[in-house]
Amino acid sequence: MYQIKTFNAISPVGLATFTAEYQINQKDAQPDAYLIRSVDLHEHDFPRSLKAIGRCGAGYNNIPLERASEQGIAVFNTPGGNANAVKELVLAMMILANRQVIAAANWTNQVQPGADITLEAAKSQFNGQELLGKRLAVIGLGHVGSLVANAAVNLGMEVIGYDPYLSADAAWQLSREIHRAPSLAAVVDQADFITVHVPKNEETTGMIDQELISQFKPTAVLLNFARHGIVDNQAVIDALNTKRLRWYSTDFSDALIHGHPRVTILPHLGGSTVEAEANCARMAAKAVMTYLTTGNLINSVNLPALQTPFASPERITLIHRNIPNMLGQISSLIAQHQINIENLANRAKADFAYTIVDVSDFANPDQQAALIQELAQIPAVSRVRLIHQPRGGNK
Ligand SMILES: NC(=O)C1=CN([C@@H]2O[C@H](COP(=O)(O)OP(=O)(O)OC[C@H]3O[C@@H](n4cnc5c(N)ncnc54)[C@H](O)[C@@H]3O)[C@@H](O)[C@H]2O)C=CC1
Ligand SMILES: O=C(O)CCC(=O)C(=O)O
Repeated sequence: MYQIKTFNAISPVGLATFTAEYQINQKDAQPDAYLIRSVDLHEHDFPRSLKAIGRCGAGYNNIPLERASEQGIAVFNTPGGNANAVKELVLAMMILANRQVIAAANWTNQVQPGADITLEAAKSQFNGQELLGKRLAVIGLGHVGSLVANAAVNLGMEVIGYDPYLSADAAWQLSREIHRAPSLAAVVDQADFITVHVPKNEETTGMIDQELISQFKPTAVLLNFARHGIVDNQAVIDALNTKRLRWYSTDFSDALIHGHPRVTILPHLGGSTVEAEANCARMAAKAVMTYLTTGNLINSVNLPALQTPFASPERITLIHRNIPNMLGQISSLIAQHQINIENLANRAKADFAYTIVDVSDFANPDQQAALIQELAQIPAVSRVRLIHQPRGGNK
């Protein structure tokens, strides 16, 4: 029985994905895996039993990836699982900003009951603009950014995108009508709306700063449904107060922007739809189950993608540093036990690597335990697992 620990409320549809071999609870002190949403794990101590973390969502800046790899924990996310939910909210926020919807509804609520609210003199203060023909800059054209960009093209907007790391797969998803900008300065130039959809990391923290905002049209609307800290909120407030920015819509609050009349703040709602939460929980549950039962890695963010069919009754998997002679040390220890390697697969991702060795001729459980212990003692190895071929065979 595998133990799965949850921290946040996880969609019941996703939890139902787990088969009878998995027990889900919030307290287990010896969990095999965590299933989480946005809980911040940077100050959290991982128990030695923990082998996997399934992040039900796209962003994983709440997880200390380097430490997870060092402690032999595979981390998974759910690429694209909530992208449509974010797209729909971003489109809604562009319309809300352009049509003064929130201000108008608030005004209607506070007039005398029965007053004629359709009087031109009163309602003209809420005159809006249309999206049709306006220019949208999309920074980051991955799962969310590409959906926003394509939807905006379909709404008749002129769309320009910036993504220096655009994958071939992501490029295939983009409408041909989307122009590609060579730089951040070029993408924001003359844009009526600027929306960011990049992961938060060292490079993107503060990427929308005072200098970039000074290049916006003063009538521009900025949207940040990616992460707090990608936009410099002090620069936003300065620009709003000096009429160099019209509106800021975001999913992330702080004391600087809280309560500003031209800022709309939502409580991190981008991925909060029934459908997105179910998609993400299902994807994370599947990735975690696959890893626990076969050792295959799908959608890992700290380890390489690696999937091989079971070639023998037993499989040894190792998470280790990406340094010379690891495979030599691993295979010579296996050979010393007179165990035969049926298949060996290895792949690296940055400083860490993952090795799958399918073996046969294991004499007995004592021999298995001795080999696993010796492999675990190789200094750069952070986790060794022995996995028996799942019932149902060669997966
Ligand atoms: N508000 C919410 O509830 C949600 C927020 N998010 C946030 O949005 C981010 C993006 O989500 P996805 O599109 O699903 O991720 P993704 O990984 O599919 O796309 C990110 C894109 O950003 C690009 N990128 C990376 N660094 C860049 C840079 N310096 N300049 C320009 N482009 C850059 C990448 O090449 C990639 O195409 C997530 O990392 C997460 O932080 C995602 C889902 C829900
Ligand atoms: O609703 C959530 O769990 C957060 C979604 C999110 O921010 C993400 O997927 O990156």
